[in-house]
Amino acid sequence: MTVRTRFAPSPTGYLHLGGARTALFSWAFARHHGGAFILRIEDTDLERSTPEAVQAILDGMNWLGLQHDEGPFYQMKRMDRYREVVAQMLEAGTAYHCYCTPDEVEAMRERMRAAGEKPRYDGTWRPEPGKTLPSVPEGRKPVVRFKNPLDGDVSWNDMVKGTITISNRELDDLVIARPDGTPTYNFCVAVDDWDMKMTHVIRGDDHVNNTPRQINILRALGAPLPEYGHVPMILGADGEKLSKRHGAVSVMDYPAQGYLPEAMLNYLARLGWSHGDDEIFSMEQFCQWFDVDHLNSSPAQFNPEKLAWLNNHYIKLADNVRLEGLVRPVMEKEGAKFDGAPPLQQVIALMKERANTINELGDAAMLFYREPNPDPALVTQHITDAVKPALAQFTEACKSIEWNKATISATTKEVLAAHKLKMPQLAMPLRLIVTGQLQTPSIDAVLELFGRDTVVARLQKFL
Ligand SMILES: Nc1ncnc2c1ncn2[C@@H]1O[C@H](COP(=O)(O)OP(=O)(O)OP(=O)(O)O)[C@@H](O)[C@H]1O
Repeated sequence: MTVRTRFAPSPTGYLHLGGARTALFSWAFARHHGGAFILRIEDTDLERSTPEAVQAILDGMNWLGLQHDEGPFYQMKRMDRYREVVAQMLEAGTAYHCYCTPDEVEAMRERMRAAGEKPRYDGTWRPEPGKTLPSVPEGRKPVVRFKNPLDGDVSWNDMVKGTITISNRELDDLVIARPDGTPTYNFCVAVDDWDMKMTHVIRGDDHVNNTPRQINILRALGAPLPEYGHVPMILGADGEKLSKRHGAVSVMDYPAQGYLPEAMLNYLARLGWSHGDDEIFSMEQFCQWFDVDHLNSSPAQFNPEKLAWLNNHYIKLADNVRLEGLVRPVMEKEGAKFDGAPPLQQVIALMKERANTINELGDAAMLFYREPNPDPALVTQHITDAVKPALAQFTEACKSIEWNKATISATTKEVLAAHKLKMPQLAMPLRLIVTGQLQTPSIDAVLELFGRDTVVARLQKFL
């Protein structure tokens, strides 16, 4: 059997981290078993679905590299097929027309609530052997209801949660088609999973309640049942389930903030799944390791600090040519002047150690690409009369020394010794004058990168 899994979002908003993590598990399961991963867009909620949301989902999946092997299939394009299956079920007697109005259904539910019973459809139009049905009200369009078994249980061995059993008494005769013929959610999902030959349905555990309904429909259709695995939810920092309605952040906000896809994937993979103490691994490794046995059964909370830590790790690993491509647009927006300034890749090599995001890296690198404009208060504080002769001597020395980190460092030390100063007394003024700020990587490395001409010119201008 070839494993076939799917991700089936509704395009009612962007893809958020919760959905993306669930998609990742479904994708990895297929990859682990050499199977196929299918993307299905569940766009039947016409009021909330938009083409922009479809695009946002595709963009998110694409950025993460969660390539689908088949699809995207759109439910709205499968309406004829759903109608065909409804007709077959009516024919087979596994579904029936119900002419109750919504008000009548509500009234029957109200009666049951008042009698202390669970509110449900009372079966008025459910055909049974020997039962006489009411006469069809003139001009009224019926809904189609699924003839759910009355007795017994629906039970499945959930890949994540173990055996789950729901009594059929808990399940109503579900409406599968509305009066205008449009099919409803659980019915479409069951038909799709059947037609698309799903072997493993891996989805969020917000769907557990849908599963017994879908299983009953599949059984009525004589369709094979997939295995089901319901993975725990990702919760936001506030402990609420991440959801579009709850204002969760789009996956695509992360590249905009300067996160690398491999960092996000690694982070998401560990969100609710573990492989011993392994924290850092490639997707290739993840697909080899991934199994449902090591999924946590409780929800996982999104932790931005851990994501930032992983992003820093992958930035440090990333090739500087690639980083330049990502950083340059960020810096251009900030007005960086690249002409005559140090090569960006060398600056990146110096600065990436401490950057948690590409945007942070761009901000930090800006010190090489704008005119220094030190805060006058800091200048007064750090560049005292006692320091100025040392600065003058350092400037003179800079004109003739060999220009590299080692000689710059040695020269600094000589000047310090000659003027009986401590390192920060010279380094801070140098930072302020050359870069305009006090926080920089080691001063010798920074000066080396700026180049002799810029360093000497800035020092002379100041002095
Ligand atoms: N917070 C979450 N954590 C983990 N999985 C999630 C989360 N939210 C949704 N999913 C899963 O993502 C898949 C796609 O879900 P869907 O497109 O309906 O997103 P949604 O955020 O639940 O939508 P809505 O915001 O409208 O409730 C489903 O398998 C769903 O279970």
